[in-house]
Amino acid sequence: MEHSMEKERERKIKMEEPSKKSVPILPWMRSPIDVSIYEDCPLETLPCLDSRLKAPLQSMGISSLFPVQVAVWQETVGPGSFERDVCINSPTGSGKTLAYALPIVQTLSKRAVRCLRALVVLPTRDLALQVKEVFAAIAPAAGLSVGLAVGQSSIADEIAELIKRPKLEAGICYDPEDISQELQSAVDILVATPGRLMDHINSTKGFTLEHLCYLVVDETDRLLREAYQAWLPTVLQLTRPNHESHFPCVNTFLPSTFGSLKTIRRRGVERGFKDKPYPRLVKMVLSATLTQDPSKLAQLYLHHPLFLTTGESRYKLPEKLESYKLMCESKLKPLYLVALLKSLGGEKCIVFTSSVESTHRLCTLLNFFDDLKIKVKEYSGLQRQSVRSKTLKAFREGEIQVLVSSDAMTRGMDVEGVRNVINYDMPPYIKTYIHRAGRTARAGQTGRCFTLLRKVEVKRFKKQLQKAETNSCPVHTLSSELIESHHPIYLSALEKLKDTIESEASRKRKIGFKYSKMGKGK
Ligand SMILES: Nc1ncnc2c1ncn2[C@@H]1O[C@H](COP(=O)(O)OP(=O)(O)OP(=O)(O)O)[C@@H](O)[C@H]1O
Repeated sequence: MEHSMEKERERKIKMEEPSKKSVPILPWMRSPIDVSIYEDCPLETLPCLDSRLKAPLQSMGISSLFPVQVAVWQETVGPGSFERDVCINSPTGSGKTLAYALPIVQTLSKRAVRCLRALVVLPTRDLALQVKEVFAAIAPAAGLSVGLAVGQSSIADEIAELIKRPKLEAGICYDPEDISQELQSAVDILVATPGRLMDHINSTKGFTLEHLCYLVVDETDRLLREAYQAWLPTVLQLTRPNHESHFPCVNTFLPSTFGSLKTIRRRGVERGFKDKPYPRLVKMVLSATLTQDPSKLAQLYLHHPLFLTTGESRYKLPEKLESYKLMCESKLKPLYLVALLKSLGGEKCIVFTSSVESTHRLCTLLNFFDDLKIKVKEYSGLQRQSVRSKTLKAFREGEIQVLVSSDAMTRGMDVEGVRNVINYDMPPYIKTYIHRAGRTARAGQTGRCFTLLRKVEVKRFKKQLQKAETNSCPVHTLSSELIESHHPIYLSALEKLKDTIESEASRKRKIGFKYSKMGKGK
């Protein structure tokens, strides 16, 4: 039974994942710029770099730019002059965030008046917070202000951060009904998640994308997979010249006092812009596993896109990543995991499971192993944002050594010092493997990824890794004494887990019952 299910799954995956040899359908994807021909470039020799940006970069520990950053710099600030939209497919941890953040900050540093000119969209709050930190580290040195729209604070607080009300001058009387006329953006750059972005587009007075020059779609394949209230067509519509907006309320609030500040998009005759709006909205799209699906990429309306990728293979793992497999019986998986964690001696580690439920169960179980002496916490989409943020902070600071996580939350997560990633459940796709494993071996560091495998999964896992041109995945063995030594605790931990899960379920039932009674009483 299990075997036939595996076969069915394998068949499905084959259908969903094109082989690594597949040639991209889109012509512009067939002649990419290979980022690996570039070398690190010290800040001192980086052409055109605004001298004000050197100090903040150095205090971030950056003394030279990584290859992908040099390549993007060439195509944006350098001779490429942002003439083409840029699509970047570069491994996890290769520095994609700074690859777009630095050119945007550098270019906007010459702006005369403040208005919202760059929008960066990310799929999750945690990622948006992380990216905002990068902008916030460099932008103020160039006199630029960065905002965040993720729904972390109340919408009123967010509006107060994003929209500035000019001080009333003595003797001038404003019509309070017409206050929208006086609203201005308080930020030059906005980092947002799609949902909150749409809230501001639809209802925040004074929020306008009229002056937008740069749109970054980070983790593109993830963002294009879900419509998120049609955020992309909406943004593109609102940044088109003389758009006839779907959103009358947005038109109503376009601040007429901006007059001279307006980014007037007109039909261009400049090179490459014939009959296209100019200045056009420059788009930068990025991922470690960029989609090659023409219908998905078509949604972005890219302008003469330039494809930057690393090497020939579509999927690439970080150079200093070591992959290992650990053979184990299904029933004893937790025991193998405990032995592995113990052998890693408290090094920072992320354990991936296949779902939020198994994340919760596994984390609860691990915490019953008193002799593990490692702080283990759960990190999943089931938790409240505040809980997740607290956990992430403690993990960053080293108070927690092991995070047990589901996939949804981990794309792009950048935590220093993660030495190991463990796939407790085998990743279903090579893309998943890449994003999970990519939490380690970042920024040229070394790292290890262990995958716990049942016999029946071995063949499929091998095929999966071949898609990333990786044949090297030796078996990692653990001493049987080490595994056996945890067996008695394992049995009692399983009992405790059963009790905990039952009492959690009955608590949930009671709460549900209480609410249904309250509903009836209304
Ligand atoms: N030029 C640089 N010098 C030193 N460290 C850098 C440099 N650029 C980026 N880093 C560091 O490398 C790490 C990875 O960067 P970043 O998060 O941008 O990677 P990424 O390519 O976006 O990865 P992912 O695909 O997983 O999102 C970060 O900790 C960042 O601070």
